[in-house]
Amino acid sequence: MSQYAGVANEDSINLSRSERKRVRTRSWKLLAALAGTQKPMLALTLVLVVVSNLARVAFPLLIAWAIDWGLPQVRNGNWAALGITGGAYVLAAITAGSLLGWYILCTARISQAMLLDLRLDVFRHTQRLSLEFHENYTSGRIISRQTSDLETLRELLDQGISELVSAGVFVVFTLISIFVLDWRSGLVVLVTALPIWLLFGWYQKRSELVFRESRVVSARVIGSFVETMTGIRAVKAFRKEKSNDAAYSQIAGEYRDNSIRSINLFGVLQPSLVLIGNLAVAAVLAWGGFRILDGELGVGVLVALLLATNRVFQPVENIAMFYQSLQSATAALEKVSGLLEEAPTVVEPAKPQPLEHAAGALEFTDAVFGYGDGPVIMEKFDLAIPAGQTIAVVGQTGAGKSTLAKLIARFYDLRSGTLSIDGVPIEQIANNDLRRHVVMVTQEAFLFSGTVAENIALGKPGATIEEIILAARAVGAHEFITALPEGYDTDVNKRGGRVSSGQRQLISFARAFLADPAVLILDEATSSLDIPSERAVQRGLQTLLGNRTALIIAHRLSTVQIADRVLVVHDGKIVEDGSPAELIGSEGRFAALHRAWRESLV
Ligand SMILES: Nc1ncnc2c1ncn2[C@@H]1O[C@H](COP(=O)(O)OP(=O)(O)OP(=O)(O)O)[C@@H](O)[C@H]1O
Repeated sequence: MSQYAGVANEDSINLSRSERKRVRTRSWKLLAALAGTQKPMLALTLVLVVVSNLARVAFPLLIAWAIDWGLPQVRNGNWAALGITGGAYVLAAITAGSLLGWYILCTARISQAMLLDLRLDVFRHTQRLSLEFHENYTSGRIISRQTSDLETLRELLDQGISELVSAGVFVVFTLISIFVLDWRSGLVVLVTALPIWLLFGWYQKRSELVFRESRVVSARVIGSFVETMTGIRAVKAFRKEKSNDAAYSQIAGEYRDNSIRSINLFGVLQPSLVLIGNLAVAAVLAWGGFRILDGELGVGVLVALLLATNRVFQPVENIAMFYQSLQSATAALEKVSGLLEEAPTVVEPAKPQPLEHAAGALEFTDAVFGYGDGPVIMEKFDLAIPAGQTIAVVGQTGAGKSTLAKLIARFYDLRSGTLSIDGVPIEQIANNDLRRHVVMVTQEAFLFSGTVAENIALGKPGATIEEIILAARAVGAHEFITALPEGYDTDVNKRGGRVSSGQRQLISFARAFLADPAVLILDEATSSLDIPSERAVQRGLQTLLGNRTALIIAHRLSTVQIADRVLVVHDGKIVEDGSPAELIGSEGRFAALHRAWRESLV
């Protein structure tokens, strides 16, 4: 893969020729794949656009007929010819109108179906990507891909493409009709194709850069907004409002400048097209007028020619408008297709080894780990954890405790060596089995929007309310939940449903208890709870641990004491390994940490 594959080149504006080609091909392929599911509808739409435009193109021809053939016969009292042309005109008008209406309905259905597919694809794909991707790609960017980029595409698909195709077909047909009426005038009109082509070329080259930049700057605007609002507590705590204002104004100003640049480009394109169109009409009129004087051209034909020439240039202006949205959407498609090109780094095995029941024995052998292409974080180590053992992992900040936990949850794969659960290498276990047997309770104890019961039930989809209550009782969460305004049905995002951090932890314990995994990983919250809450959480924790294998990133002395074994991690290495009593008795790091803890308690 190119070094620019996926989202790696997202912020580049000036791409090399080959890179531009690659990115463009990727974008069009995505659009083609989306359109591919709509083939029958597309075929119908094509028929509709061709027939309705044929009917529209007939108008000037019928007028020429009426003037040069129908009207002279009226003088002789014969109204039939005028009647026929008039009737044909009405028929053409009805056909053009109704088919155009049908065409618009069809294109709307196609574009909405394509957009829905793309929206779902982007969501599912982003969700499927490994944690490694999400830890590097900011949420602001993801939001901008899913919102402003898809919105730009929606604008094109909703109207742009149908108008673009319809206008294109209409221009070609009208041009043919001009040639049919008078090929010399046809040539005059055709000559304008050259400056128009040059004009579009000029616009395309410049607007491509401006629109690409627009996507990048728009993502930064959204990113800056999202970061400020999601970190609003820190913003207030550090009085960052002023500096955030300045930073946001700068980015929003860049976005404004970019929009002005794109409007300026369009401001050259559209008037130039109008000018060329008017000159062409004048040329056809002047030359046709002289030829009428010479008796070479009928008045009706000239009227029809003027009508047709005028109509050729009307959609050209529309085309310019939609070309602009096409350029903008292409830039968005570049970004979205880049995101979709990203592949998960942690992949599910094609042929997983079954792991129906797990005891929960873990074993690292010759394991080495580093994030992405970065430095080695965990140097080569072996670690065997028998089923049912409770391990407390302690160590300084940045030592590698969470990294160890993330490896067991398979958020990341080892760089080399193996990790097995009950003797089965972790990368050969199906995602479903892994999800069932290994559960991680994270520090933030995240609650999803919904009721308390729904949040607990996440541990076991389809769990009955009795099971949910049983789990809550087991970890000591039942009392506070029943005291909430609507008990288990309280919405955690609504007023009154807001729970404290200790209560959040208890809910997440209940969730994990219900899941009943063989291996439990627990990143203990660092925030200190008040003594009664701490006790409640501790009791809940003890029930939760039961006799499963547990790895706890411990921040509290009380937690370390309930562990069978303590691992001290330092600088990516396991430097001490033993029972709490053994380690306290020795003169190592844990003994020192323990002393400090004890002193802090007094
Ligand atoms: N996603 C990541 N990408 C690159 N490096 C990372 C990533 N996450 C952690 N690291 C690095 O890995 C090392 C170990 O981090 P880890 O989060 O495992 O430490 P920790 O012991 O859990 O610390 P803490 O107690 O502060 O949570 C650190 O040097 C950190 O900078």
